Amino acid sequence: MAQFHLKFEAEDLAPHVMLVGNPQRAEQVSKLLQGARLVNEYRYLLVFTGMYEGERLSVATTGMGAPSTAIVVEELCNLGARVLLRVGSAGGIASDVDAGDLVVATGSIRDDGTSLQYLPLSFPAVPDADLLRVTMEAARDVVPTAKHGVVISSDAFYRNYDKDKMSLMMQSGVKAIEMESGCLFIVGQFRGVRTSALFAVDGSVTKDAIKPRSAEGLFKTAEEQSIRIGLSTLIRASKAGL
Ligand SMILES: O=P(O)(O)O[C@H]1O[C@H](CO)[C@@H](O)[C@H]1O
Ligand SMILES: O=c1cc[nH]c(=O)[nH]1
Repeated sequence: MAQFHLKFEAEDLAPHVMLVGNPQRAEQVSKLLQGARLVNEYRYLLVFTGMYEGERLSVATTGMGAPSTAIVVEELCNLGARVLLRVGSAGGIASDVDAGDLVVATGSIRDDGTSLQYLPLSFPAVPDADLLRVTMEAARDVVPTAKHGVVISSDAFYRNYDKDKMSLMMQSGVKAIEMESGCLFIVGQFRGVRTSALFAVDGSVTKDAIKPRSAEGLFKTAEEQSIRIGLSTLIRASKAGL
């Protein structure tokens, strides 16, 4: 049944869905799908469904931040989604992560408000173990140097951690910061669907300004790679019966 924000029917959605924050990224992905059909435009939460390497896939826009992501994830679950893979952008934190890198999340620090309304903070925000393995394999096939680790998922794009807290994060190997994976993992756990997330890095928040202009070219290349990895992950997951 059509939902409040995703105004299409269950038959218009594939069970394997790529999630992107930016609607322009959804359009970019749709160009790689055969016979892509735009099934939602409402609120610019673009959703496309089409074929890729013989499998039916969808790509859906979450918008920015946890509240919007939770709405989209809930409604996708109501419409029959089983596997949700976020392909997003993130800022680097660890000294070995910089613009142009790819990072796969092995867990997320829950610095959002929305996920607390689902499960207590003591509940870990982690991807599905099987889907994480497939995501890592697909990532390494495209970019052998792809990194993995814990990321921060924060509500406040313009509020950086103070120096001491950021040093602690760096010392502890935290890789990157973004805004949706923690909520995705928690809502996915709550709804009983498989989730995972990977990111193209658009700068280093511990070294440079956020999203430096000079890094746009490196980011674009990484974003294209992340999309290819995302599609390959969903295909592999579908073929493996996930
Ligand atoms: O590029 P997307 O997927 O939107 O992800 C990142 O970019 C946005 C901030 O610019 C936030 O949504 C953040 O998580
Ligand atoms: O949340 C985000 C996303 C991309 N880059 C950042 O620096 N932060």
